[in-house]
Amino acid sequence: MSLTKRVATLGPSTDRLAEEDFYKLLDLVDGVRINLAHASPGEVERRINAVRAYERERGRPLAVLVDLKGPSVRVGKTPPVAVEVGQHVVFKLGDRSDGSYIPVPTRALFQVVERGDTILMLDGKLKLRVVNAGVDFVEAVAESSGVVTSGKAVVVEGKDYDVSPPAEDDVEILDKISRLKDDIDYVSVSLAKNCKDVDAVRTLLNELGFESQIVVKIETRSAVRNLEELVYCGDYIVVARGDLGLHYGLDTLPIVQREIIYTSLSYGKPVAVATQLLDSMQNSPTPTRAEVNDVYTTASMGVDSLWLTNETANGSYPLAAALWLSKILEKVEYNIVKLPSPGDVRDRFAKGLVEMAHDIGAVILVYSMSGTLAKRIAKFRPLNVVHVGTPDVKTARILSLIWALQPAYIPANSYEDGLEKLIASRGSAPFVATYGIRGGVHLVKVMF
Ligand SMILES: Nc1ncnc2c1ncn2[C@@H]1O[C@H](COP(=O)(O)OP(=O)(O)O)[C@@H](O)[C@H]1O
Ligand SMILES: C=C(OP(=O)(O)O)C(=O)O
Ligand SMILES: [K+]
Ligand SMILES: [Mg+2]
Repeated sequence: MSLTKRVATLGPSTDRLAEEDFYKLLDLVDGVRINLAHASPGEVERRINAVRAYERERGRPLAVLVDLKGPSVRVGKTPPVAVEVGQHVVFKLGDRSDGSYIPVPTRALFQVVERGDTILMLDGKLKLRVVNAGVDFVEAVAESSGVVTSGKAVVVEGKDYDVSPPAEDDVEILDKISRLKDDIDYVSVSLAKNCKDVDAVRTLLNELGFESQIVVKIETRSAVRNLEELVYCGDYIVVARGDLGLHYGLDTLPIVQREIIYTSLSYGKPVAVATQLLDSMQNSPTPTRAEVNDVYTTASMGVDSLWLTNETANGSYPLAAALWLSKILEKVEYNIVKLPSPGDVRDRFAKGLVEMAHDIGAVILVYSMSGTLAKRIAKFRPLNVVHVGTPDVKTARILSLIWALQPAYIPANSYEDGLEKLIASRGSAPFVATYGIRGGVHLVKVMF
């Protein structure tokens, strides 16, 4: 059982799996991601229902994370536009085109782009140099090739658009899926620059009645500049390597990735790494040596979770990708170089518990109503599985994406009762068991 948690982005490829294979894929993850940039409300509902049906059958909580499109600039409606090296390409302000030019419905692109800029698309595979730019058009020359389809993101290298989340599309789709809010455990904010952006999304979610955790994707230069602030205001941090790799040169990406991981670990904030983990598996049943090593090395730093994106959303081998991620994680030797310093007495209790369990080679059992104590324990990076009993299934789902925590839904009418049930269900010695502080007393049961 890996301490590092696994997330698969759902999409057309997972939709095509027979139920048996879809369940095999879900057996290999701790949560699923639905990218609202590529899903209709109907698809969101169907995918969530399928995951909840799996949960009922397997009796195993899974986190559901929806990923906001964000204020990205995207191609409007167009037939696929095949772009060859050296080709002159025209972008025009507009909702749709016949394929003779690339339509972009939002002014934000034309406001920032200048002659000499580089436009990046398809996660950087398509690169175009701007030779002329106007208020509602851009002329560029392709320096690489690719096929541009509707909805693909358009990025100007090194520049952030002057727009902030929540985008109009975000408000619209969140409103349309708000009846599913109780089944949405995490909402990830794309292209946030600062905590003002995050708070704006939080306010919108509150207005719509969502109680979801907020995931902050670090994917722009502004976000990296405001990293500490964002680590503070987000419930979970993600190194979003897709867009990050467009806003920073790829040679800078490993440095930025480590800065985000170390800052999150130091503040005890859950952190994930997403995108291109096993990217070649979009078209291959096995990963490259470099990808296996990237997954191993990144996991060894102690991130809470790793996210498969295109590999499972629209790759040809979604199940194989999930299998390989698990196979690699099973073997990881952790080398965690950053840990938070304990804050208040509850932190010191949690830290002490982790150290004692480690010293006596015991498993930790925690009964945690809200999951707060369980998260406190996880941030000190126990190197053994932590079994968490909780009477709230939503807490169980949220904890599924946190380091080392194995949540179980255990209804109980008191902390004492809950802890006894957890011990009865898991109690192979040695273990340290606690429900934290009650009436001023921190109770720990140690069983050899
Ligand atoms: N058809 C799809 N269904 C679900 N998710 C998708 C689909 N296509 C791409 N994605 C997801 O969206 C992300 C990249 O797409 P996006 O952010 O829209 O940028 P772009 O598609 O322009 O590269 C990846 O995380 C990928 O997993
Ligand atoms: C996860 C990311 O965001 P998206 O794939 O939605 O662009 C990313 O950019 O890596
Ligand atoms: K997105
Ligand atoms: Mg992104």
